[in-house]
Amino acid sequence: PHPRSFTGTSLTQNHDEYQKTADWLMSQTRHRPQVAIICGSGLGMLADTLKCQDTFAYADIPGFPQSTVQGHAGRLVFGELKGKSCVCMQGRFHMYEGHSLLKTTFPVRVFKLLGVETLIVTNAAGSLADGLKPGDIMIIKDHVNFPGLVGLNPLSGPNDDKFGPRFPAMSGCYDKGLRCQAMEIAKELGVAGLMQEGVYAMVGGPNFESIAEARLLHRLGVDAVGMSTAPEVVVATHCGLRVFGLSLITNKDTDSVNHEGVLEVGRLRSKTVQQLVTELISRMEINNNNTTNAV
Ligand SMILES: O=P(O)(O)O[C@@H]1C[C@H](O)[C@@H](CO)O1
Ligand SMILES: Nc1nc2[nH]cnc2c(=O)[nH]1
Repeated sequence: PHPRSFTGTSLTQNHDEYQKTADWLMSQTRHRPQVAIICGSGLGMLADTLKCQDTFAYADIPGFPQSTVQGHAGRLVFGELKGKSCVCMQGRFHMYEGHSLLKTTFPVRVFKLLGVETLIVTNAAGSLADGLKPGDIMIIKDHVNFPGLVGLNPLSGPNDDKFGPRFPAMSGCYDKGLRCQAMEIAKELGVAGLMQEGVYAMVGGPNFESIAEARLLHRLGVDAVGMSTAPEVVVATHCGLRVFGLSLITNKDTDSVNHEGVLEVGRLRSKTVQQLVTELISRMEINNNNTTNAV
């Protein structure tokens, strides 16, 4: 399809295509992940903490889209973190790259088929709130899915009942228990001063906001704005995954923002984000018994 036709095409994806990718991955790794992590811009180092890694380039995974954005390596990393089996996306897919929304969220349904129970999403975002400055970390308590509000939704098209209902609720889609646990961890790590909860809004990108757009979003109650995450969370919630989300604030409004600066703040805060996520995974309750299979 024409790369610009992503809004109107690919409204269906056969269930077998997700299953084929999941089956292929299960044939290539002995890990059976319980937790999946999607790394935002400049936050790919989260994968480095995984032990006993099995790594796959997206290009080698049947059915996987390709990453095209600098700072998104394009690798899927399986491994163990504090006794939990995890899979980490070093690089995500964005609507502005020309992927259909079904493609941007394809890995989430594959994770579900792998047995994942909890999805952790991270992103880089611009602050619109007075109290949030570059380097701060926002626990996402809710989102505004601007593309979704006008019908650009990965759940558009025939519903796949095997994954979830036609009309899923999105209230409470960012798990309250995990949000509280993360704040407790931040206190223990001595980084509570960097952290607060807020509302993330996804816009289409790839341009950053004009001054008037940033002002509008602020008035609408948005604390941080970015170009991803919401479709992944919609699809995850649809198929029953528990979700936790973090935004690393990389810039304030649109003040001289650029992608290099975004990646730079990611590097600066990588250690803190890594510690928070590692500790959260270490403490989280997991109901399923997915684990790494001894070979
Ligand atoms: O993947 P995320 O949402 O972290 O990426 C943000 C939004 C754009 O892709 C990019 C802009 O610098 O960072
Ligand atoms: N839309 C948007 N995405 C971002 N990603 C990092 N910073 C920003 C921002 O200011 N706006």
